Amino acid sequence: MSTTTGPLLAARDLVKSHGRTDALRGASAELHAGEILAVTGPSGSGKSTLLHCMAGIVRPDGGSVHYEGLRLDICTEDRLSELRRTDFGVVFQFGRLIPELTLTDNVALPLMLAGTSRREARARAGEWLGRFGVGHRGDARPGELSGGQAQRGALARALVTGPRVVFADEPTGALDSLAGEQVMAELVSAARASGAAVLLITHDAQVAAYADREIRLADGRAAAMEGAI
Ligand SMILES: Nc1ncnc2c1ncn2[C@@H]1O[C@H](COP(=O)(O)OP(=O)(O)OP(=O)(O)O)[C@@H](O)[C@H]1O
Repeated sequence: MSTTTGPLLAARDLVKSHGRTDALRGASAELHAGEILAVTGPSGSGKSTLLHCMAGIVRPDGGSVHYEGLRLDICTEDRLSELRRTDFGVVFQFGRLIPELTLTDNVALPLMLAGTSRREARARAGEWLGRFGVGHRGDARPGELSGGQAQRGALARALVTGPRVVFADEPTGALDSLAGEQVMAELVSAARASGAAVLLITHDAQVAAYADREIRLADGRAAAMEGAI
C-alpha cells in the first residue's frame, strides 16, 4: 500500500483518562486509504480506547484526530453521527446486533437510517449476507444464530453502506480459531474488494498477520512501529 499521500485518518498524541485510569498517554496512529492496520498490545494497553477515539465514539482529553480535513475530536455530535452513518463501519467482539430484528433488518438498518427505502435496503442487505455465506439466515433473529453467523452478519452491517473505514474491535475474539480465521479472511477480502481501510484491534498474532502493518500499544502509547508484516 502506497503511503505517499497523507493518511486518511490520523490520531496524534492522544490522551484519555477513565476516572483515575490513564488509558491513553500520548498515543499516535495513522491509517491510510485502503490499508489494513492491526493494533496489538496487552490487555489494558488502550487499544479499544484508541479505536473509540479514532471512530469519534469517544472524545479524547488531549491530542487530535484528523479524518481527511476534519478534526473529529472537536467536531459536532451531528457531524460525527453523520460520518458514522456514511463513512465509518464498526464491528465489535460480540456482534451487537439488535436482538428484536431479523438478521436482514439488522443489516438493512444503517441504509434505512441514511435514507434508503426499506425494500431497497433489505435487497442490499440480502446481497451482503449472501456474500458472507449467511444469506439463508436472513429471517433468523440474532439469538438463533451461531457466533460465527452473527459475526458475519455484523460484518455485513458494517460494510453495507460502503464505508471508507471499518473499525473492528476484536472481531474474532468470541469465535473459535477456525471460525475466527474464516471471518477474518472474509473481512479482509470484502474490505479489499470495496477499498475500505480497516483499523483492526486484536491480541491474536494470527489475526494480526492479515494486516498490512501493525502498531503495538503498551501503557497507552505506541510501543513500536513495525513495517509490512
Ligand atoms: N469506561 C471505562 N471506565 C473505566 N476504565 C476504563 C473504561 N474503559 C477502559 N478503561 C480502562 O482503561 C484502560 C485501557 O482500556 P482499553 O479497553 O482501551 O484497553 P485494551 O487494550 O483494549 O484492553 P483489552 O485488550 O483487555 O480489551 C484499562 O486500564 C481499562 O481498565
